[in-house]
Amino acid sequence: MATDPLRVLVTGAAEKEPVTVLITGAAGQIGYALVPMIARGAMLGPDQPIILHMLDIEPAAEALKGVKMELIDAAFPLLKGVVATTDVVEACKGVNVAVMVGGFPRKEGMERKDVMSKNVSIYKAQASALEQHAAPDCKVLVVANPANTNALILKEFAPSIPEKNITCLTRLDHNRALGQISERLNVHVGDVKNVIIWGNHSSTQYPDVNHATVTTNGSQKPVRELVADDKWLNSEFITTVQQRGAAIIKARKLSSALSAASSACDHIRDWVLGTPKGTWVSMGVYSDGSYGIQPGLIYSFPVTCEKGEWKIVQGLKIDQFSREKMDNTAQELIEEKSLAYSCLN
Ligand SMILES: NC(=O)C1=CN([C@@H]2O[C@H](COP(=O)(O)OP(=O)(O)OC[C@H]3O[C@@H](n4cnc5c(N)ncnc54)[C@H](O)[C@@H]3O)[C@@H](O)[C@H]2O)C=CC1
Ligand SMILES: O=C([O-])CC(=O)C(=O)O
Repeated sequence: MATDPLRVLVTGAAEKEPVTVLITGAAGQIGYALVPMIARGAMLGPDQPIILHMLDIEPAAEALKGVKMELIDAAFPLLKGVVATTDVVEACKGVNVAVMVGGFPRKEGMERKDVMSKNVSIYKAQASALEQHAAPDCKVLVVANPANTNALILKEFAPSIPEKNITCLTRLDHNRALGQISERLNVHVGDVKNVIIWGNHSSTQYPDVNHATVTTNGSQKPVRELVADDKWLNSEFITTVQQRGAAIIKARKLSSALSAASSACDHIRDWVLGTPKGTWVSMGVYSDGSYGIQPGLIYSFPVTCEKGEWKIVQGLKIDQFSREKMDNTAQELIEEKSLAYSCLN
């Protein structure tokens, strides 16, 4: 017999132990959108109590205090505790899930290397704090740019955190690709699935629809067949997804925040609670050499998740067009990796 969720609510099932979630950069715009989503259960489920640890830096300490005040004022039933701090050790203590949003943004006149250098030192320090103070099976999601390379640095400097626990966000790009197909075909976004984002969370990423489908009248049809316009799929669709972040900045004069926060919730939710049967999602994960991608990069792959573990989807056919684009974005990650290492010296 199916469980009646209302009955469970009314009778009050045994409450779960709280999960401690760290958000770095919590006083920033993604942080502000993300904390209420987590506190409402969008990340770990509607019956999962949460303790939030929010970290930011000294100049943002007052704003962070304000976010904590608002969390108290919102009286979220799932929220069992809030720590707002500028102390990285206090922030990392006992953390089960770490969402790394804090970072140094590029400013006018700064070279790519200057930004990389700042972020490398932030991620190196935070890696050590996580390694020493977080729960041993802590799951880490890096959102801050350059997301793949920040995640790689974090992995390098937290060697006792299993490498499979360190990931970066490309789910926003994945969701953007679903959104573009849904708009083009005038179907609901929930009926589109199995797009893939390969590679870097940057404009070299490769949004691939070759295995994507749309469910119509109970049956699944390939996106390519329904769109029936390879020229659009191989050019405008790809550049629209690659450049969506820049388009949002142009429109809002600020970078995407609500969609980034929502996608971060999707990423962790699917990782922890599992992907639906027959559906994969995109996650930036440590490459094991699948699809000929050099091991030792954090690269976005199609993955399925079960029991808190992700697995790269294997055996997908890759044509010449895709191969070139997958290698091109891998090459950019190799260059970012060597730039990051040069900043460490
Ligand atoms: N992977 C993805 O899909 C996306 C990534 N991003 C990236 O996410 C990051 C955050 O974006 P926003 O929230 O819009 O930026 P923001 O500038 O509004 O917030 C960043 C926050 O990080 C804090 N911060 C800086 N250094 C820190 C440190 N060492 N420890 C803790 N906190 C620190 C800042 O004080 C600030 O409050 C940026 O790097 C942005 O490029 C943004 C959108 C999508
Ligand atoms: O483009 C940016 O700076 C922000 C970002 O990563 C995105 O929106 O995908």
